[in-house]
Amino acid sequence: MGRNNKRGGRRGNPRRNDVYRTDIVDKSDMHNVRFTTYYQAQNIVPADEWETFLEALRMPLPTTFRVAGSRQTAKSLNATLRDTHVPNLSNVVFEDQPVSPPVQIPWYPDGLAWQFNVTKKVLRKSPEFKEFHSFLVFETEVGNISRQEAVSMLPPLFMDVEPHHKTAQLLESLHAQDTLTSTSIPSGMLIANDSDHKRTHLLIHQSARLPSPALMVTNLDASIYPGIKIPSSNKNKMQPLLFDRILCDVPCSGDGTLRKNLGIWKTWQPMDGNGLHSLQVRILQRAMKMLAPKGRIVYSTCSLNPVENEAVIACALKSNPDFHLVDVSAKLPELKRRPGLTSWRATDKSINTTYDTYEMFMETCKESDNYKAKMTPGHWPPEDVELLNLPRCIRVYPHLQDTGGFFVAVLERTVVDPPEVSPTQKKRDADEEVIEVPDSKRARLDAGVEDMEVVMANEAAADTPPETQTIPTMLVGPVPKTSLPTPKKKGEGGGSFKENPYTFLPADDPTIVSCIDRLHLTSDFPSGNVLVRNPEGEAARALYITNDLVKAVVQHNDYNRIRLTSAGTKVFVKQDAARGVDVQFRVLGEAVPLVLPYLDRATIVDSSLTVLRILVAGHYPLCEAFPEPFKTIMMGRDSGGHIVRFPQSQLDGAALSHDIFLPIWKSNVSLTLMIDKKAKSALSMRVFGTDITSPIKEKSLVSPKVGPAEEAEVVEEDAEVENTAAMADNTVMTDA
Ligand SMILES: C[S@@+](CC[C@H](N)C(=O)[O-])C[C@H]1O[C@@H](n2cnc3c(N)ncnc32)[C@H](O)[C@@H]1O
Repeated sequence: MGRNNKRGGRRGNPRRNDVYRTDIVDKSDMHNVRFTTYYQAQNIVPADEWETFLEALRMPLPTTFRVAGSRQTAKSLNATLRDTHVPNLSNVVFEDQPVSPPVQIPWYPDGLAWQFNVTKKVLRKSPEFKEFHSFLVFETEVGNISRQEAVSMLPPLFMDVEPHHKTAQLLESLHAQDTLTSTSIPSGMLIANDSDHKRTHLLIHQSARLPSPALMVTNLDASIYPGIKIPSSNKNKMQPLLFDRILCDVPCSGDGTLRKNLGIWKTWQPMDGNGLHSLQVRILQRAMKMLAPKGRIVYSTCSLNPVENEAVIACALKSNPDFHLVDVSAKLPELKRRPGLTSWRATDKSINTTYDTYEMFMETCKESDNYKAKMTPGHWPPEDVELLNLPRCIRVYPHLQDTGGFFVAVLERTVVDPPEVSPTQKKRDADEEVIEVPDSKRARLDAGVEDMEVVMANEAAADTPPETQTIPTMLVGPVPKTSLPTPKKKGEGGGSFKENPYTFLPADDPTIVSCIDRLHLTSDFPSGNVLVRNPEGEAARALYITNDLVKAVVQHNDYNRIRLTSAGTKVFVKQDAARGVDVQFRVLGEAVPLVLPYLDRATIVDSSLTVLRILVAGHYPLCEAFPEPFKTIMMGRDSGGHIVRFPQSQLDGAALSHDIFLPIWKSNVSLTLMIDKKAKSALSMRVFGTDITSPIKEKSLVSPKVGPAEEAEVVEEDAEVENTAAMADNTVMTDA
């Protein structure tokens, strides 16, 4: 985050930031006396390492990325990287200098994270790296690769959400899709929160690459995150939703990102962190209140400053003595790290680092010092600091493994044997826990929802009796004081909130029934979990799907109060078709894996690499142009949406490493591959080794007469969000 609370550092005027671009800034400008005086006094690294640490901070950061997406795609893409791209890049010599190929980041599970360190010139001019760069760009655009700072990949790994893998990383771990048989709708739920409205929309845009019925996005001040209620197993009663995992990736000063945010060299001063300490403590304390009994909190910053790190942990532990720091020294053994600090000294702009205590500091402060109010006793170590196990926190420094600076702490509630409680007290406690809902106000519940209990932590799953339903619930983001949010500034988790309502359609709504019929969905398709988002609550253009838990949250909480920006994922979109063809809904390209387990297998059309080549190369190839038997099968099919299977195969240098399923649209005489242009190009590069798609004016793609009119909407929406993304990318490399 940076001063503007974005990881990756300060935002500010882009032209001003240009002054600090690594390729223009001279190393001699990478100095800040306040920074060096402050951090040397904190002894964050041993004295004999100081220069090495400082020198590493002045080096450009390697490019790092993570192979993302569902497990099978990730595995096969990683194999392509390792077996094709790395060998191609292994003997590259540029301007008489050898250039190293990408290498796997040693501590990342399954070798799915990579780094390389080449200049922009090499990327642009070396033919091998140029090709590799195109591959990265395409795969990033479709979401199979996530460009992310290495240290930013750490927090989810300490969440212990299986199988492994910030928001996208966690979402991936909730899903176990890919095959026709596995469930595509996890029962758990992930809520991603950010007080910045634009950031929530960026997040929604990015998560469209891994569409999930289990994802909700809220736009709240995490330090006052409101209670969310869900139905309890006791009919007519509600219970507070508690989370099994909470990631507090809090706003921080971001000085761990100095290697890429060179402006910090010029502006750094201790009040950057001092001013955020109290908010960070409140966010962590609120998370502690919302954690399920066997839950786990991961607190992280990209700051080196103990005031934003150990001091926050110490304050939160002191106010919540039922929590402790977890010893995670055995986790990610290849990650080089240093223990959390047990002594530090807070100071102000004076950089006088001799204030041993808050009291000493206040004594020397002038009445007029307006920053005085920002300092609290909690900025300094508590007297009993030794009891808090702060060395269990993790500090990552740039010189250890060529990364940014980072801080992670893992917290859990200490499990104590419950004291004997009398039946009368038990009843009183239970009555205090649940919120009575009068029958008149209670929406109709699904049977499944009524039986639901939020019980688990993945790690604790082993202790969970097999018959107990385990529903992982996670809250990601900087998370709540005890009072409800008081509206604050517009766009900062307060003020006006204008989102369309969330209306669940009855399972027998004619549009849903028609989707089920036309798309040949099986009877177990969760048709009761389909919602629409427009003021009229009608099935107008897009249908979204949620899982039971997300549905329960949406139905039992005022979406305005929890500032709900997104729930579930778009699954069907209206397709205005050619003359003579009924208007109907089709499966959104990204949602195919989600729908796949509910498709009548017999209706999936089998095809081949030759068919794929024709579909990828042309816009509306005629049915006639396809080889048999595909041609005859498709000519016999109704106009509308169909799902085609392209089996694992090789042909004339083209290769599909595993079966893929894609949506096509049949008009009167032609077929169209219903994935967007970027996804088509990425697919083409992956399968045919080159982009064989034809250039097209977006306009013709969206003609209401000939085909995918819905794409018009999607293309426009995407263009808008992409502008936001591009804007944000100047300052943030996000993985959310
Ligand atoms: C380090 S960034 C989180 C990055 C995110 N986890 C990701 O991977 O992209 C911190 C975020 O906190 C948000 N933020 C700042 N103050 C907040 C608050 N009081 N409540 C919630 N979010 C806040 C900022 O908008 C920023 O996006």
